[in-house]
Amino acid sequence: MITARNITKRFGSTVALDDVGIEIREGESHALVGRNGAGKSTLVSVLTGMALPDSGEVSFFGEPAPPVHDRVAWRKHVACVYQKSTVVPELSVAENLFINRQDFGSGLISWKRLRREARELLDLYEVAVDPDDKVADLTVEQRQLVEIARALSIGARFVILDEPTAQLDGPAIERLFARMRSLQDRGVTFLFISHHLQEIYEVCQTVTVYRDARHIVTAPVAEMSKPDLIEAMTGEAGGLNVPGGDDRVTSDVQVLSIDSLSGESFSDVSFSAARGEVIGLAGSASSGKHQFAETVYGLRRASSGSVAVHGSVVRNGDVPAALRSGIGCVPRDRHHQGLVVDLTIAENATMSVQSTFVRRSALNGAGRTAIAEYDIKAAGPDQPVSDLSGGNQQKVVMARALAGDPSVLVLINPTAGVDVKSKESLLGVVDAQARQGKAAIVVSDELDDLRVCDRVLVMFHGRVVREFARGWRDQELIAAIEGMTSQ
Ligand SMILES: Nc1ncnc2c1ncn2[C@@H]1O[C@H](COP(=O)(O)OP(=O)(O)OP(=O)(O)O)[C@@H](O)[C@H]1O
Repeated sequence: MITARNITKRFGSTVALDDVGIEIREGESHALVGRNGAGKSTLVSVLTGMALPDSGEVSFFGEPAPPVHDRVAWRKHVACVYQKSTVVPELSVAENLFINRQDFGSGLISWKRLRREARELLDLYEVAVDPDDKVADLTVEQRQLVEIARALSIGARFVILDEPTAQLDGPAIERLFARMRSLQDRGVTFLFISHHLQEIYEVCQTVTVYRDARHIVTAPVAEMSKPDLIEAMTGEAGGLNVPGGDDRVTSDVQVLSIDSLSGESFSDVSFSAARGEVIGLAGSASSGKHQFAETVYGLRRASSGSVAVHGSVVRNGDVPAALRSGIGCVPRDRHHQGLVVDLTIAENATMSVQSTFVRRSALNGAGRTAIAEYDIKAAGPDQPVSDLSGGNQQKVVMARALAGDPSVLVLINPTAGVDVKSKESLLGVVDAQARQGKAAIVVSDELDDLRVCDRVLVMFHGRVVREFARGWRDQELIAAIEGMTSQ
């Protein structure tokens, strides 16, 4: 259905794709995997006509792809649901579905017809939202479905999903996969990008691996074991070694005390964390865990209760005060809260301590240290963060969280978008920080992230309902996250 051959794409001195290809057969779900910076998103830009390769060609059913400026023709062939949504939040579902094609021939918008056609489209693809709903009020899952329905209604039968599960909770991921399978039965073809390798085995038939801008292998998923896949991605045999931290010693000295904290979507949460202790916080999208964590680092105001670091109460709803008290954070949304993308790696990585630097050379020195310490794939410390791949941007956010040597870390989805190997090193950083005496809260449903924790608290409907000591079984934790109380 889609063939790309001999594609090379450079950005200045960076070679993002080096003579690569891909062939995707009609009706399959084809996975594209590779480490951060391997060139996946660049290939997506080429396959969607958003970027012109320096050399090579793309064809659809053997016909050369349309010229880059002919957006209408490209949209009929291919659509992409990006991690960062492309819907307009202030418009309704119906307006978004027919954006730029709301003229049904008369030169005027017929709102009645727009709504009716939107209703039909939503029914056809079984998307349970109202055409009049404002998109800003939809969940991430609903927004993705609106984007998929929009793509299919334009005529595209090839849909690229770029890390679609990164912001979804477990049940929503299962629903997305069920929908992918049923659309596949109706002739839709998918290119699926994910750093969660398990998902590839669940939903794809073929997998292509890129490494350092090169094509390494394409094979049926059934013939590619997980260790082989990781070896193809990393170029090294030996699998993964996520630190368990079970030999870490925690002291009796309390660093963080949370006392009956209540706020939007959560209530009466109390716990404390000692020096060297890592506490996991799990729960579904509606559990209130994100709102709770954002309240701890001052982004949201608590309605009652308190947060104290080393016995001093932190001013409520005040991020700079939280920073001064020694709380470092990795926020939930790296695009909007984590980075200033036009600033450099060095500027972003040191943002929380920038007043410490007088000389540019010292700032760039700190940037170089961050690049080495967090394994950031970049040309140098003065490269703007906007040039980095998604996973490498996430590593810059982690560097910033730790720059001021905080006593407490609040890390929300710290390994989101990070490749398997880099995940190992980021979790290694969390473990090492704890060994140096910091206390950390890791908010995540990723079991690998939670394995580094000394204990895991599970929230459900705004309250902590279970606590698991080290050694929990995956199934019991997942059951608790989903609200099943059976032991
Ligand atoms: N606009 C740009 N300017 C300069 N360099 C770029 C630009 N876009 C991408 N790159 C570089 O090209 C390389 C490939 O990046 P790409 O975003 O395709 O990686 P990726 O495989 O999608 O990674 P991730 O898993 O982290 O999303 C990286 O080294 C990146 O820094």
